[in-house]
Amino acid sequence: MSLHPVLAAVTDRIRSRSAASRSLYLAGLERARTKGPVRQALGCTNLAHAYAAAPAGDKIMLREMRRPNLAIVSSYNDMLSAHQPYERYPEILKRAAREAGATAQFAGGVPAMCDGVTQGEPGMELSLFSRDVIAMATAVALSHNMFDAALCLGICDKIVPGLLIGALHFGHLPTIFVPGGPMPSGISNDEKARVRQRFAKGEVGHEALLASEEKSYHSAGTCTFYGTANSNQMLMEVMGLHLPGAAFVPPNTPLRDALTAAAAKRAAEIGAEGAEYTPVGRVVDERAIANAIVGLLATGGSTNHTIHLVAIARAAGIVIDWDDFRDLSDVVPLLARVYPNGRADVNQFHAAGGMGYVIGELLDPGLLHGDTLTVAGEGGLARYRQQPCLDEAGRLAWRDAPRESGDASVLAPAAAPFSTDGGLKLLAGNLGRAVVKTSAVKPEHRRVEARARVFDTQEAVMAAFDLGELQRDFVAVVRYQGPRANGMPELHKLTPILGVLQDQGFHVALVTDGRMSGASGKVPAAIHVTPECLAGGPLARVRDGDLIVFDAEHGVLEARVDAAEWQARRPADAALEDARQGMGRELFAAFRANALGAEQGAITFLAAEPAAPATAAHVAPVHDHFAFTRGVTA
Ligand SMILES: O=C(O)[C@H](O)[C@@H](O)[C@H](O)[C@H](O)COP(=O)(O)O
Ligand code: SF4
Repeated sequence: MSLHPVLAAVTDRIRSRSAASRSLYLAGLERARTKGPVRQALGCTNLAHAYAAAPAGDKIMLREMRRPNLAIVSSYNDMLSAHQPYERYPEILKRAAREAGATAQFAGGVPAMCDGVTQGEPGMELSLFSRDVIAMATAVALSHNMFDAALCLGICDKIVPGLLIGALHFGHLPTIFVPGGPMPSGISNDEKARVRQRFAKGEVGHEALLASEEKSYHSAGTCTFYGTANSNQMLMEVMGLHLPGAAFVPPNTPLRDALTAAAAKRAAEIGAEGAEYTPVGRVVDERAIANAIVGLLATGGSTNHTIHLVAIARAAGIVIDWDDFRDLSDVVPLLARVYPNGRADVNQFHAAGGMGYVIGELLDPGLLHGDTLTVAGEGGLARYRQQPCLDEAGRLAWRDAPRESGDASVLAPAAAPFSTDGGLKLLAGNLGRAVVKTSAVKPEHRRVEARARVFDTQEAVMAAFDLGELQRDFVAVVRYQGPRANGMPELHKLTPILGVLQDQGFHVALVTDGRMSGASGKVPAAIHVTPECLAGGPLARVRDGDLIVFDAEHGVLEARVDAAEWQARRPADAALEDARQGMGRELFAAFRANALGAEQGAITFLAAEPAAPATAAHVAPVHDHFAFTRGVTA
């Protein structure tokens, strides 16, 4: 099947926009490539330090310089239910590496924040920046330069983007992401949301709310809504960075353990000295990035990826912007209805055919590049139409995913999709550029024209709600929530109260330079407004009572204010004094000062860019990721 013309055109546009930065990136990758094991570039003292604590058998292997050594980079901690299963992984991976005649060392840990724990709390103001901390921590782990491939253990929101950004700065290394899988389904996400709205109305108390939440989040594994974590899992499949179909197999099961071991064995096969060399910097190319955007749109994935995918692409020398998302959204059908875009959860998505079905439905009409390089080896993306299973001897095998949806309310064919366009929309106008997740918003709520009510914090919105001041049509403008202001927190605590008002028949919407959770739904929210208020963004000029037009059908976001008055207005002062102290926020001043805009990936480690017109895609100076290898002998 030939490629869809819009996918071909957008990919070509990305390729030409990225030509200079991508060729510099690939030149560095080739320079970093070594003939034998990478560790041969180290001196005797470095080597002795590196394997001093290794078990005797591994030490011999490491010293002999003949077989690959794998880096385990893990985000294990007990705070994220999704990452708790990683506690057992290093031993599984090391054993599998030895069985493959290789070695594996735990190269380093990376931090992982649970956005569910920090949601609505000061810690959420570190969340976005934790992505770049994770990227830096990944680089610290890999900079031991002992490794021929990397195994990245991460699932949730900022962790997969951070690990991948870090790994791409070692683009010469093959990298396989090793997932954990979703927790068993608890109460439905709809039921969870219903109890929250009843709590917001004062109909139930803390005890009932806590009991409901504990029935939703009840054991190890990823939360079962389709938020940023599970969007990450989808991306790792569609980008070919998982073993095929690994994303949504449940944790702590024989099949999961077999997949984990197989990831180590596969990593040992795809190093530079082998015949199947698969460097991550070549897996993540313009086609894989375009495929990632398509996968996000077709499944109604998290709005956070309109930021993270930009940053991931940048790390591979590839420049994308929200026009790419907009143009693909016009032609990519919505094939999945998973909460908040529907009632099902990811376990039901997986049971209905999951990623194998979705990738097949997108490959057939040419809505995905099929000729991509993946960690699975030959066969390109078609390999990801398969699902893993255990054969009668308990060995790992793969079978074709169903060609028919196992549940028409959860998965739809491309020929008869839930919507003919993708789940994300770009809005533009005199307030800047913003994104909105339309797949989670009913059509009758996608256009709101109402008076602005301006707030400096989400707490102020909740206080106004509790005082009964919001019982009307209005657009909540929550300003100074961008990366440079306070780290661009998710304002997901607003979902229940705005949902109550919407259910009462009021036409409400949210406009902010902050973020929402990937799990936010139902209420129309224009988020990530770029440029942010603190970077001169016009959102800071909105006043109470201004007429706001929020039109997700036609991509319009504007304040209907007399032009002369609009120009004459000064931006409101930022009330940020308490948003930068306490809970460690004072440690992130450099991140806030350096952060690029949301449309530029909110990257904090590139040289600060002069404020450019919102419509131009910043092309931050391309640094040479591989300069460190200059001294390495080939
Ligand atoms: O982007 C995301 O997917 C969210 O950050 C998610 O990871 C976060 O944990 C939500 O806040 C949980 O959803 P609830 O708060 O609705 O449980
Ligand atoms: S999905 Fe969100 S709430 Fe669940 S473990 Fe991951 S970060 Fe925490």
